[in-house]
Amino acid sequence: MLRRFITDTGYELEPISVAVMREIDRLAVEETGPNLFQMMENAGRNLAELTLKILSGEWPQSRILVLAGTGGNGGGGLCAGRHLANRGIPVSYCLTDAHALSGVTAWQLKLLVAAGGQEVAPGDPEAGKADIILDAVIGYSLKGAPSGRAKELIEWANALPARKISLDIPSGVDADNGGSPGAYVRADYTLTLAWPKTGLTPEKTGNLWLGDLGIPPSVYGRAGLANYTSPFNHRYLIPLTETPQV
Ligand SMILES: NC(=O)C1=CN([C@@H]2O[C@H](COP(=O)(O)OP(=O)(O)OC[C@H]3O[C@@H](n4cnc5c(N)ncnc54)[C@H](OP(=O)(O)O)[C@@H]3O)[C@@H](O)[C@H]2O)[C@@H](O)CC1
Ligand SMILES: [K+]
Repeated sequence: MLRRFITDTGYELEPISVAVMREIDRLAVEETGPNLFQMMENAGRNLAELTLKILSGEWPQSRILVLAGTGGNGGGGLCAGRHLANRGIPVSYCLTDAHALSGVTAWQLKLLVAAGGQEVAPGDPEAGKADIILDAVIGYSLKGAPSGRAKELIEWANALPARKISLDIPSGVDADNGGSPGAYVRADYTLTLAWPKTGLTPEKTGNLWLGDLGIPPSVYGRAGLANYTSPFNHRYLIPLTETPQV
């Protein structure tokens, strides 16, 4: 069944597989740029902007909890947390493994700490009062049913009343087929990056948004996404809905 997404300006997007998304990321990181630091910063900045949009006038009184894995997804969540902490919003964070962060993700953590981010343990009652949870535990590199600390954070998030915003894909959901081998985050919103993936199903993503990573159009074509033109126009964040099935 051919699934398509449409923007609020009528631009239709056919979702891509994780393999094509990885190739887009690889070509950008290894050849054209943006490099991984820049891509993660763009991802996190878009996530911070979407969070502020969702909180609207409540943002100055809001509390944020960032749940971060050790990979690229985690880095984007920590980056968003820093942008929010920079504005004086109390931001707490919980990591799946503080000792196994990738270099770029560790750099984003350093920035969040410099901006006043507070580390909390899973289940921390104060952190549990957050108004928004940024779900950056696992992105498109999910390998089987979430286990260990990742599973613990997913289940903690699902038990909390806060609205959940998932980065790229709700943690625990397979970005190719939309399945969930085990626990997964019940997202209220998902900010997917660069281009929608085939595993994004509305019942799991909640309100879906697309964020611009600043990747040159030629890269999409080289990775197999023919006739790419930017869907963003004058914006960096655009809402996506699934086109009705004909
Ligand atoms: N790469 C790029 O160019 C760009 C990437 N970007 C972003 O990064 C994402 C891809 O990043 P990625 O490939 O680093 O992996 P990612 O999705 O963060 O997952 C790894 C983490 O998940 C964990 N984990 C996995 N399965 C698990 C399980 N079953 N049970 C438990 N844990 C499990 C795994 O733990 P580990 O296996 O290491 O113990 C590790 O912590 C992508 O979705 C996008 O958001 C963008 O910013 C643009 C540029
Ligand atoms: K995620």
